[in-house]
Amino acid sequence: MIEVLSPAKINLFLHITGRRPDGYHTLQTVFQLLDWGDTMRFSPRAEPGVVLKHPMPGVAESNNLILRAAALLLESYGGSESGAVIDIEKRLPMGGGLGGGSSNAATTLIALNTLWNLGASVSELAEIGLRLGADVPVFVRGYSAWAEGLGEILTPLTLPPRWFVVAIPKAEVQTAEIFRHPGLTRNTKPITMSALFAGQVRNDLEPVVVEHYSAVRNALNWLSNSAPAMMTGSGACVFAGFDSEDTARTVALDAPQDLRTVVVRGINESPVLRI
Ligand SMILES: C[C@](O)(CO)[C@H](O)COP(=O)(O)OP(=O)(O)OC[C@H]1O[C@@H](n2ccc(N)nc2=O)[C@H](O)[C@@H]1O
Ligand SMILES: Nc1ncnc2c1ncn2[C@@H]1O[C@H](COP(=O)(O)OP(=O)(O)OP(=O)(O)O)[C@@H](O)[C@H]1O
Repeated sequence: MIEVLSPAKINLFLHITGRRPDGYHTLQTVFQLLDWGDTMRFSPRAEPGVVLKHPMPGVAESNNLILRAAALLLESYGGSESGAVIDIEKRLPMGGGLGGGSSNAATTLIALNTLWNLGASVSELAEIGLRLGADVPVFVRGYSAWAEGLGEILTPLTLPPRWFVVAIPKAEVQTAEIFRHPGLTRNTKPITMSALFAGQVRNDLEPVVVEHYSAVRNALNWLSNSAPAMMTGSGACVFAGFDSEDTARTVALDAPQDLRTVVVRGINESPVLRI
């Protein structure tokens, strides 16, 4: 049995630099992995086929990125006799911009590759991952990273130790809806990695989400009182970074009653690298 934490990410900034003819957007971002995620367990199964031990509320099996990842892996590398049972303790909110579904897909690709001894390389798994979603490759490679393209051109980064307050507004934002919004900024001038820490950065998706989701707006207003706060991915979660755990916890304690928060640590390497 393989048991591993399928981690969350936050986007420390996110610039949209263009739109491709196929409608997808090119971006620049920094993915910061977190020591917070879903626990996943992979066990061999005597019969062929991959099954989830428990249904996942709100996600149809045909849509579930875990099963879709397993099916793509089998299609490309597997034998018809491969079988597995997958169990997941879901902690990451859906539609939160934390990449939970993408992380689960990546963890599945890596764990089943090992469980079934398929011998696919990390690059091959990242390529399969990109077919499932733009956020999957970073979780397959398993390093906090500077990213370009759709998020699949990755340069690992060693980020300074930091604690984050992540606030989870009661809203589920559809990524596609935000990317298709006419008011979205799509022409941010590309920056260089060396200019990153000196320059002004932001999340280009944030203004569109803030305009339509008051829960996200309120969360940002609250957290901005304590530290520079930003939305992650296409929302709904927002975060702020702190040098000390104590400061982060003090800020989180002050959250409005209807706003859930977690205090989590940034990590440079994903637990999936230890599979
Ligand atoms: C916002 C981010 O989370 C930042 O890390 C990602 O760019 C989104 O990654 P994701 O959730 O894996 O998104 P996907 O499942 O690949 O895409 C969902 C939808 O968002 C739009 N989309 C997504 C990524 C991208 N670079 N350009 C887009 O226009 C497309 O309409 C796509 O159909
Ligand atoms: N295993 C899964 N876990 C979570 N969501 C899943 C899963 N499989 C499919 N989904 C679908 O994917 C959608 C997005 O979920 P996810 O948790 O990845 O959101 P997100 O954090 O906004 O992602 P991103 O940061 O990549 O935009 C969900 O609304 C759900 O319908």
